[in-house]
Formats: sequence, C-alpha cells, structure tokens
Amino acid sequence: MKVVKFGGSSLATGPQLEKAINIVTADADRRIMVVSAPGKRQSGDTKVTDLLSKLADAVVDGTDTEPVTEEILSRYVDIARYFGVPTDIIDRLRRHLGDMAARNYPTTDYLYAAFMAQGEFMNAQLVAEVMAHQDINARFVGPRDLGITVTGEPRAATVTDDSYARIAQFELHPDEIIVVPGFFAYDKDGNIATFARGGSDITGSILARGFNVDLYENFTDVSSVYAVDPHIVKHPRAIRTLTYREMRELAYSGFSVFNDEAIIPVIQAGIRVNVKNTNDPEARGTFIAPTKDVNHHHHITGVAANRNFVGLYLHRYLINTQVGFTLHLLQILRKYNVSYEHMPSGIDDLTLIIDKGQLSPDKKRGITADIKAEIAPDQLDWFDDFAVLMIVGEGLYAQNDLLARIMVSLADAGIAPTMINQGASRISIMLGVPAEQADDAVRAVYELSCTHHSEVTQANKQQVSLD
Ligand SMILES: Nc1ncnc2c1ncn2[C@@H]1O[C@H](COP(=O)(O)OP(=O)(O)O)[C@@H](O)[C@H]1O
Ligand SMILES: N[C@@H](CC(=O)OP(=O)(O)O)C(=O)O
Repeated sequence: MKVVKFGGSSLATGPQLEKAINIVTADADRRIMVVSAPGKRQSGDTKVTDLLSKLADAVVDGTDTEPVTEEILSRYVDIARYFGVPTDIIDRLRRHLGDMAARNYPTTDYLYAAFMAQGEFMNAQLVAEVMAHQDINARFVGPRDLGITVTGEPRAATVTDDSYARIAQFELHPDEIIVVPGFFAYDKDGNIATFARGGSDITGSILARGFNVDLYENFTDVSSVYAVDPHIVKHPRAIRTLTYREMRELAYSGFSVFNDEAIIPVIQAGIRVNVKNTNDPEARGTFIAPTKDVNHHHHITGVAANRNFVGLYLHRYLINTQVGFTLHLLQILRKYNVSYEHMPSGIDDLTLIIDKGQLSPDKKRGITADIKAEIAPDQLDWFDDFAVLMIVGEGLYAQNDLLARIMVSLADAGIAPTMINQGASRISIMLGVPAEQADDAVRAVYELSCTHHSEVTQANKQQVSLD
C-alpha cells in the first residue's frame, strides 16, 4: 500500500487535479490520497491558504469578508465546473466558511489555524466528490476519523504519539481510496490546529507511518530534488537518492520541496519517500531512504541557505567560568516562549541564532531588557541580516580539504563567512553569511560541488577498477 500526497501546485486547477486522479487510479496500491489546498496557478498567483489567512484578517478586523470569501470559492468553482460536478457543493462550502466566522476561538492564533485549515478541508471534500462523480470508489476521511490528534502551538502543532495506533486501527474498505485533507488535525479540546506551513507533507508522513505503508509518494511540480534550489541555479544537478538526515538538514535550510518536520515519522518507521512530478509521473524522481549507495557518500549532496534567522550576540568577559550563564540566558528565552536554533560560542562571547518567526518586536524588547537587567553583558547586539549556509552530504567530514576549498570559493566570490560550525552534525557544514550574499554563496559552493562531484565520481570509478 502507498500514501500519495499531492501539493498545492498539483491541485491548483481542474486539469492539474485530473492528472493527480489519473496517477492515483493508475496504481491499485495508491489507497491513501492526501491533498493540500489549491496552490498557485502561475507565478504571482496567491495560494488558497494565503487567501484564507486574509479572510481571517478580515474576521479579526471586523471588515467585509465577502470579496475574499468569493475569491476563495471561485478557485473551487473553477475546479468543480471543469469536472461537471454540480456546484451545490460550493454552496455548502460557502455556508461552512460563514459558520466558521461565527464561531468562538480560544485565541486569535486558533482562529487563524481554523481558517487556514479550510483550504485542505474543502479541497478534500471536493476531490472526493469529483472522484465519486467519475465512479471511482473514493471517500473523504478527515483527521478526526483517523484518530490523528495534535498538541503544541495552534499554527505549528505536533502529532501526538498515540495517534499512530489509532490510525493503524482505521478500517479501509477493500479497493477504496480515501481522500484525506493534509495540514491540520484537532487537539485534545477539539480545536483545529495546523502544522507549520507546507505541513500537508507532515500529514502524508504521519499516515505513512500509521498505516505502515510500503512507500510514501510525494507529488509536486519538479521531477527531482535538486542539489540546489532551482530558483538560484538554472537546471541544477538532480539528486537520485537522499538519506533521511540529508533531507532533514536541507529541508530545514531552504529546500521547500519537502517539509523538514515531515521526515520524522517516516524515519521512525523506516519508510522510503519518493518525490515525484505530477506533470511527469513516469520520471523516477528522488528517493529519500535510510541509507544510500556507498559510491555517493563523499559528494556534496546539496547546498541551501536559510534567511529566516536573527542573531543575538553577547560579549562578557569570563563567560567560560560562570556556572549557569547559559542556563540563565535560556530561562529568559523560555519566559518569552522562544527556542533557539544554534548557539556558537567563544570564551567571552556567545551568539544565539533564533528563528525570526518567533520574535515579535515586543518580545525582542522584553528579551533585551531582561538580559541587560539580569546578565549585564558588556555588549549586546541583534543582527538581522544573517543567513545560514548549509552544505550537506553523508561522509563530508571525511574530506580533509573540503572546508578549505569552500572558503576559497567563497573568498573568490567576495564572501567572508561570519560563523563556521562544523562537527556537531557529521553530515553538514554550517556557515553564517550576510543575507544579501546568501544566493551568491549558494552558487559558489554549488559550482565547487560540481567539480568535487566529478572528481569523486572519477575516484570511485578508479577504486572500483582497482577492486
Ligand atoms: N532543492 C530543490 N529541489 C527541488 N525543488 C526545490 C528545491 N528547493 C526549492 N524547491 C522548490 O520547491 C517547489 C516545490 O515545493 P512546493 O512549492 O511546496 O510544492 P507543492 O505545491 O507540491 O507542495 C519547486 O517548485 C521548487 O521551486
Ligand atoms: N496549504 C498549506 C499546506 C501545504 O502543505 O501546502 P503545499 O503542499 O502546497 O506546500 C500551505 O500552503 O502551507
């Protein structure tokens, strides 16, 4: 059995959905279909999830909700019309959105989560109806029916561990396909919470583990995961196989093609993921697996840059001798419900690298004031123009001269890294670079990786012939 997830780009229009349905019905093992909300039809278009966020803004601000509601519904009308499905489903969805606005939510964040989840909820309803209209044995099944529960932040929820046993109990009727909305589930109080953005990948992964499937196929709009974001380098090298931990590091650092948290449930169950293209379903795509062919171990697999960080630099003499200094600092962060991503340090210096999304101006002011009052650093600076460059590959640590070559490539491109972190993760090298040079840095390291790739391939061939 397979889980098949389709991203928003694969479901943006009637013709795209038609391709997705053909893919599902072409293989009898494809029994669990996870759908995102309709995405961008072309560049510059707006995803339904972002329109729903606007609708939530209007509800919160008490402004007119009708224009954006109609814009959202028009996306579903177009798809329904393409398949000749009676449009009474749209009236149902309109009433549903109206009901949502009339409900009470524990906090504004829960309200946003509930609205943004509707893109997937409504799409799964429509897709199931379109498939039934085509005499395909398909039905809508929601996260509640499957027993998926979540905990944590309403817009960055995590699945509870007991969900998996409930999913395993779910009874799939013989030969039927279930259509499941991605991206959201309910918490123990029955409130809707979403995963982080791009989180339909996570739903697919949770179901892959819960049903213990043979393969999780993740359909998108590219034929491979590439060694670098194709927006930065044209026609980059395709990656045939990625290990779980390579994908996790690259997804975390900017490979938006697969959500970084989505890798966790499949790792726990040892299930392979196949990233494939809805527009070219015969192409092999990229496999994400526990291990890969040893011949590929010494390559730079991929390079990414993440600009979603801010740095907090602290200087105070004798930090190294002060017992509990870092504990105190982290207690201040905890008070503001902020976690940190990385913490490079020196004898008298420490930098905290924090996800931008976690810091409102108020929190930043509060953290600054508390640190000054309680820790009294000699120097405290925030810097926003910071990007983390991640160079990833299994076995990179065994390449003695690689860091030197990377530094030379960056220097040739006029880039001076402000931070180096190698060793904590044995499969990646992390460099801090100025945000405005992040793309240039990715290009420089990618070019080096192409030379490196062919050298290693050559060496492997020689090794094989010597063996
Ligand atoms: N290294 C990469 N390899 C492939 N695609 C990438 C990479 N980095 C970023 N992307 C982008 O990810 C996009 C697919 O992800 P996403 O837009 O989330 O798709 P979906 O709508 O299927 O969920 C691609 O169109 C591509 O622009
Ligand atoms: N629709 C949600 C969830 C998602 O996973 O979407 P996509 O598969 O289009 O990245 C979002 O935009 O975040």
